[in-house]
Amino acid sequence: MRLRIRSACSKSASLCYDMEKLIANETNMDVQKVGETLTSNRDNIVLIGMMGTGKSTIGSLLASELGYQLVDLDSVIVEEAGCSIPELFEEKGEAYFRDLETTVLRKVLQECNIVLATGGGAVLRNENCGLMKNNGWVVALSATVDDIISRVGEDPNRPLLAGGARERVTALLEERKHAYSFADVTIATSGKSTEQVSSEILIHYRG
Ligand SMILES: Nc1ncnc2c1ncn2[C@@H]1O[C@H](COP(=O)(O)OP(=O)(O)O)[C@@H](O)[C@H]1O
Ligand SMILES: O=C(O)C1=C[C@@H](OP(=O)(O)O)[C@@H](O)[C@H](O)C1
Ligand SMILES: [Mg+2]
Repeated sequence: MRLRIRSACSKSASLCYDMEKLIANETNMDVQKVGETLTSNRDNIVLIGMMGTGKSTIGSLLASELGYQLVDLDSVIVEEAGCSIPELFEEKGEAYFRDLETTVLRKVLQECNIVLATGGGAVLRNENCGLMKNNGWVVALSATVDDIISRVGEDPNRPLLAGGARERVTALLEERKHAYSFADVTIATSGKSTEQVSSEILIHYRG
């Protein structure tokens, strides 16, 4: 149902919302209830998960496979801010980064047929989770602590891991232990190649 509404609305999330309001009016239902009642919107795929679970890499594979546009939220943030993620954290602070993250998320989710690779902390605001859930099919990627560390532990582009990757990864995973559970599906990536992970997601998506 939602899929059909989205197609009919040709690429506009706000138009989609207007349609939902119309249905709410006609059926005397609360507009939020209408959104919830409609099935998950599969026009977009949204990847969530801790740093190093492979969101950006898998996002790129999925986008080429489906002919969708890849949107890497961090890359759009870097474009908007005109500086790198570590510079943003260093010069403006995490709160500034999080505000920009929400602004950019709101903007990019107006598109249809995108694969959106989010940053690991994009799920920390309820507002962001609502945006993702209402405008996409949400896939959570997971990985073991050891794999996360070996994949990104030494990467200077992950400012939140600076000064002791194992301690930082362990602490963040604990802080975020329930943060990714709103996903429509969760895929474990450890012991799998990126191609295997991508195929597994596509089986669920097309299923
Ligand atoms: N399933 C996987 N197996 C091995 N390495 C992986 C896997 N997924 C991602 N990687 C590697 O981990 C690193 C981080 O991946 P990335 O896509 O940037 O993660 P994220 O966007 O979730 O932080 C990259 O070097 C990538 O090649
Ligand atoms: O987990 C986080 O809070 C962050 C994850 C990063 O993205 P990746 O998950 O793509 O590494 C990036 O958004 C920023 O460094 C903060
Ligand atoms: Mg990434």
